Amino acid sequence: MKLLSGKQMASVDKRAIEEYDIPSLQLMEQAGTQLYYAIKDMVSKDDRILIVCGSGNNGGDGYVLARLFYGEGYQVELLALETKDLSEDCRVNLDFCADLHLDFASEIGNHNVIVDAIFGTGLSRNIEGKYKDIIEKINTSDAKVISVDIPSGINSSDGKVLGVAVKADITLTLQTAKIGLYLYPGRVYSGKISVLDIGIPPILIDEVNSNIYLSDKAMMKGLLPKRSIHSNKGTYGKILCVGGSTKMSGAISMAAIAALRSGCGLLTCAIPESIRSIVATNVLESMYLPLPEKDGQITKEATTVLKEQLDNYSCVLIGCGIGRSEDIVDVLQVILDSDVPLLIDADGLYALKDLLPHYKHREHLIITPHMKEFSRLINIDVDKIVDDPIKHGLQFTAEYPNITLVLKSETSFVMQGDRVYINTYGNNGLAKGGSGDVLAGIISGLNAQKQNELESAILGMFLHAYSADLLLEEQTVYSILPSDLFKKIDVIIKGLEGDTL
Ligand SMILES: NC(=O)C1=CN([C@@H]2O[C@H](COP(=O)(O)OP(=O)(O)OC[C@H]3O[C@@H](n4cnc5c(N)ncnc54)[C@H](OP(=O)(O)O)[C@@H]3O)[C@@H](O)[C@H]2O)[C@@H](O)CC1
Ligand SMILES: [K+]
Repeated sequence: MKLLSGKQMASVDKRAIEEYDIPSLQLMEQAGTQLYYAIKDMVSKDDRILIVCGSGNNGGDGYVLARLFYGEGYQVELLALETKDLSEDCRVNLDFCADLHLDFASEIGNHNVIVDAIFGTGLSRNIEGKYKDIIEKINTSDAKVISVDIPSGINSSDGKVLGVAVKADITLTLQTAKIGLYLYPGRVYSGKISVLDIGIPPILIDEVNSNIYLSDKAMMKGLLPKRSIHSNKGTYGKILCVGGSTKMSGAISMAAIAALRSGCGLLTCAIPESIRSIVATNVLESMYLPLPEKDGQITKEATTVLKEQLDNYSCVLIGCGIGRSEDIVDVLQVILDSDVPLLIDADGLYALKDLLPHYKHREHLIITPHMKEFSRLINIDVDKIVDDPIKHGLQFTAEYPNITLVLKSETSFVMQGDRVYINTYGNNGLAKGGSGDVLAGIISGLNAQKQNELESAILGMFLHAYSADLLLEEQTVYSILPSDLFKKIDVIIKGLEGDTL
């Protein structure tokens, strides 16, 4: 799903009115109606509903909603924060409610459902005074809080809080989701997000010049690499996993299993000879390319054998558990000098730091840093990246247009060129050593099946994160192990194949 900023949404709104002759009042009526149907399923006639309305069209949506609840006999009250200087359509709908003698409250009382229709995409500055007071009261009440379009106080373009913001349990966003709902801290304030279709022609959204997308389930359906009856193990790619050290033999094992679980046909682990028996016990399906080692880590003498072998593979994964000795830079360089599709993860990114500027035009390259690794790679303070990951990610992908960047965090991003895909699946059960190795294995396993880098990264990120969400049905965020994710990859692939996800 394409994500829009508030300004982009306002321009869509304008085009719907001017070019498609949809009256603005009709759009508001449609918004209120869809809100009514969505909220009706969450409340009963015993609930005491308060709808808090601001002065713009977000408030107008609230007035339409109030009228519909009133008409159906629900206990609904309005809190009108402004009665002068209203937008035209807000004025019409407030007057309508007044004419019907709906109940107006002066403050939050014993209401157990509060609808926040204070500010939407028109929020233009820091919230102060009476608006701040009411938002703080909403946040301390025990009521279920439902925000219309976006929690009031969240900037729809970047997810920042403008002074104070409503903490919603549910956000019902109109026509298409706004970027700010999915970026921190907006994501935390938005609760569960649903999108309501209010009848704006979809082509108007398609035509918006936005390259920011939500990696949602609908997007994943077409991304599974195709399988055919007429095939063999060679059909589904050969991957070479270069990594491992005596201190970290599990990382390469988990990455290897993940690559195999995502459908890759043949796998070879290129690892220090001394950990071969450990990895072999864990990954029964692997072949081996034992590499020279010193102090338990691969040495640069490995470059000779790697150079000879690289042409045999459809993807190389380097980095999982490989360690940080200087020799790893030579090993990485040999692989970068070849044409083989390559994913660089973990300590491989450490080795990449000084090599990177020399490979501006290296094709078929995926890197999977977390925020700190990315900070080191691009020499920018990690706090600045956390504050605006999209800006810094896009600056990087503009400079390195062939690299697919997978930027890992609570909300993760896949970026390539000017495109951004935001992943909001996953949970803090993934905050455990080994989780990144599994992700790197899944993505490179998909890439080995001749799937392009961007699609491999988008689908791989989803398989990884959504597996963690499925695990929560039977486990807790405390107990999830990265190796548990394998159980669910299969369930998700089955769901994608059968269209049942
Ligand atoms: N897009 C669509 O397709 C459709 C959109 N619809 C709905 O419209 C919403 C957007 O409506 P909107 O543009 O009228 O803006 P909205 O958020 O209601 O508030 C603007 C008002 O707040 C004021 N104000 C701003 N910041 C302030 C502050 N810090 N403190 C105090 N005041 C502040 C601002 O004043 P001003 O900045 O002009 O001084 C203005 O008066 C959208 O989210 C959706 O719910 C649907 O009805 C139908 C189709
Ligand atoms: K709102």
